[in-house]
Amino acid sequence: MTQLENQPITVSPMDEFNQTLVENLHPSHWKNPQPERCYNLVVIGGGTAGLVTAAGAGLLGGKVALIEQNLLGGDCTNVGCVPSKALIRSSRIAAAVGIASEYGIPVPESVKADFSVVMEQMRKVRSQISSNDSAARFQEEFGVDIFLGKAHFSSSQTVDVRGEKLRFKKAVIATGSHPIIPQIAGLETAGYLTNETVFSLTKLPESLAVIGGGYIGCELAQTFQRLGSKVILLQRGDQVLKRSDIEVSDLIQEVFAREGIYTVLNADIKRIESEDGKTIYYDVLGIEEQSTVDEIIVATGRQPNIKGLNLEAVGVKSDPKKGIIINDYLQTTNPNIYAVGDVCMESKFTHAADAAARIVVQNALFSPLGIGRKKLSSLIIPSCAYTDPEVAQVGITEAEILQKPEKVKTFYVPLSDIDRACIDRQTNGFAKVHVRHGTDKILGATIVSAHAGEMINQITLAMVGNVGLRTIANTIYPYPTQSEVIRKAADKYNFTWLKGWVKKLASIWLSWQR
Ligand SMILES: Cc1cc2nc3c(=O)[nH]c(=O)nc-3n(C[C@H](O)[C@H](O)[C@H](O)COP(=O)(O)OP(=O)(O)OC[C@H]3O[C@@H](n4cnc5c(N)ncnc54)[C@H](O)[C@@H]3O)c2cc1C
Ligand SMILES: NC(=O)c1ccc[n+]([C@@H]2O[C@H](COP(=O)([O-])OP(=O)(O)OC[C@H]3O[C@@H](n4cnc5c(N)ncnc54)[C@H](O)[C@@H]3O)[C@@H](O)[C@H]2O)c1
Repeated sequence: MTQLENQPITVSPMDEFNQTLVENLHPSHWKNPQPERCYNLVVIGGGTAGLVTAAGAGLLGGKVALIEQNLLGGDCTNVGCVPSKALIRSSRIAAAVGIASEYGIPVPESVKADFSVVMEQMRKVRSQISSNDSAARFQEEFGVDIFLGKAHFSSSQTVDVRGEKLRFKKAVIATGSHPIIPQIAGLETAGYLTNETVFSLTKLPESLAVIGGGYIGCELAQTFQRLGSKVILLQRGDQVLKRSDIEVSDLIQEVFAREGIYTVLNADIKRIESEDGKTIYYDVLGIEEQSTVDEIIVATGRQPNIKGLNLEAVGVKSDPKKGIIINDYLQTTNPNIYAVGDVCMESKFTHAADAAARIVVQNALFSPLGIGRKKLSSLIIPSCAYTDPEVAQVGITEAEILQKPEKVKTFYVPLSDIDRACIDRQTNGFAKVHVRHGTDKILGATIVSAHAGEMINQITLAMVGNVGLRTIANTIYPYPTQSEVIRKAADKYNFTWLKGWVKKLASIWLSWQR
């Protein structure tokens, strides 16, 4: 998110919900406090990473200052997870209504989403949630000094905000990321939306091009199609959700095609002309094609917010693409300055920022001489794309398995083997659980299912607690649940050793009984 210094913050449309949002997250009446003589921690950026760092350090009794230039809560609350998942919820209901007659509940075809109400409901939910991140709460509940304004380092012991110098023992950079805008001729003139503007729409675009088939692109493409737009998804590479294995990408693409989304892989966008609508000219493997739409969403990846922080002056090295360079303890090249969240981490997720922020509190404040420091690499970070079906993953990736296939054994169960998935008519998906060869140690999993984001937590918990697949096989799951797909994968593991010497011994024993 970007906002000019010294201008009142507004979030369009400025209805009662967005007014509450702004009053919680960047109150117009806010007076920055008188700075302490010296802070244990000065945190720059009040998104998830900064808020969790500041709250943790404040709760433990530290003198903490948190500086935010725009809305506290950062991308997640304002222009990321929260609004996107609120729209996804409405779009799933729209999709359910669309197939209701297959379940014996006929609904007139004229029933369609009311986009302005969908957006209003999203704004309402977002404003309610925003009280968790409010300036007042952080000041009162966690004892954090909240400074609103743009921060930069003025020396290796001080950060400047609105002319005030905040002196620190340790500082944390948690400034997040912003969308990359590709160099496409005519894009600026045509105009486009990003995650920073799309949630301010009040009118549904009749037709929409989404550029980029990653997390944001796939989630928004399906959402808008289900809410009534005609969507074309233009992805540069040869698969959507490119960090997933090809089987997953193909499955999602098939679902998109069934729902009417026109997905173009290997799209090389040449130029955009804006006369009657926005006409996108693109090549696919040498053949030129074109599509005219009302709106364009750009979702082509992220770039770190590092400009204007005066990093060079304090010895903090950064890379324009990767962001701030950190070691495994989240320390920058200046040992008194840490970084956390999207500005420095490959895993750009709210839960990753949250988990890493807890490490920063420990490492920056409670690890004298490095004793008791925690490592970023020790975290097991799951992920979930909230398409329908959802795509959740944890641990070892398919690409890593391909590098050493002999070391990994995979147990695969399609959802069509699971009674509850059949009953729900949600059989499009599967669970794949990977273990270390010859053992039941879980190395990772991929789950594609309507509820994959909820289901993957069982695997993550097992990995964190070092619980093997054999224990999962011994766990009773209520019947019928879709989570049984995980137990079935564990049963498959059990069959591998049951088939061997156990079966031989059992048959000898049983032959004696006859
Ligand atoms: C559309 C979308 C959907 C998403 N959905 C999910 C999801 O479902 N699940 C999930 O886990 N993740 C999701 N993410 C990712 C998630 O939002 C980010 O990983 C997370 O917000 C990162 O938190 P952060 O604190 O590192 O950065 P941010 O949230 O970007 O916060 C950084 C803050 O720093 C402030 N700042 C920057 N520079 C300065 C400065 N100089 N002075 C003062 N303040 C400054 C910014 O204004 C901002 O508020 C989504 C992202 C997007 C865009
Ligand atoms: N459910 C979630 O957890 C969730 C949801 C949304 C976003 N996020 C986070 O936000 C990050 C950013 O999301 P994102 O979707 O912008 O990035 P992304 O890296 O996931 O995907 C960007 C895609 O755009 C494509 N691309 C790049 N340039 C292009 C061009 N010129 N034409 C066509 N395609 C092009 C890339 O090949 C890539 O597949 C994600 O990596 C994720 O960490 C998470």
